[in-house]
Amino acid sequence: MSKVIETILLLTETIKNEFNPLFEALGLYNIGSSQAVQDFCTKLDVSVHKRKIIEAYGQAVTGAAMKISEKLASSLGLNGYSFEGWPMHCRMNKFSFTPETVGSSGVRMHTDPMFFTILQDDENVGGLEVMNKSGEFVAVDPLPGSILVNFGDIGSAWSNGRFYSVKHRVQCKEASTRLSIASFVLGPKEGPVEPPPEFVDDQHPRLYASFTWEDYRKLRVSTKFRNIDGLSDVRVQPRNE
Ligand SMILES: O=C(O)CCC(=O)C(=O)O
Ligand SMILES: [Fe+2]
Repeated sequence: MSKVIETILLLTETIKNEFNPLFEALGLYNIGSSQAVQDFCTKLDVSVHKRKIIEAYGQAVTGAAMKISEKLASSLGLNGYSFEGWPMHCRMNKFSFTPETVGSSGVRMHTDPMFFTILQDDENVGGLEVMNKSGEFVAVDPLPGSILVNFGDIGSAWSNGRFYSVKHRVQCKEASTRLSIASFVLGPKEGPVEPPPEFVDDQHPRLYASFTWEDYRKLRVSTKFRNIDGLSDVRVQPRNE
């Protein structure tokens, strides 16, 4: 078990999920900030050694997110586009699967509301499934030493539909504890989520109305993440599929 996972296992305290008592999570807003990490650790009475591990993880994942963002923008022809001021939120997930829960859902099908997610999945216990274009779920088996990056709704809106917000879920495959760390690049802290002008023309009209990350977050929270296609509420062009 890696040091990070071990630390998170020790840290994970119960925040019961109203839908699924098998799922517990801890959230750390702004994981790239040393102050935020220290505040989080103080609340949980974390040792100095583990604070260092979490802080190093926060720095590393924030650095990776910035590199990935830059590469995404340049892959779409935007050079020097800045994602400064797009905060990150980290969620540490723990699933306490039992023999009785095998075959049931650990996390229901959803899209992530944010720009994109860097997921460090459990190295041994599978369960993540992503939906392909035919609507079938495909298992993403554990691959130690790897991370998985998926787009969320803000990614789809910002790129004017070039990036696809993938539906996914976690299924209970075996009676075991499963841990994962999802680090989300949210959206612009200030101002609306809007595609750069380069992504909009006669062939590519605006798909979504302007909205702020905070408004969208509130929308998804108010529907308790039940609206799988949350973006349909801000869509201005009919879906072209
Ligand atoms: O644990 C996983 O593999 C995925 C968790 C997830 O989808 C999420 O935290 O949004
Ligand atoms: Fe997710």
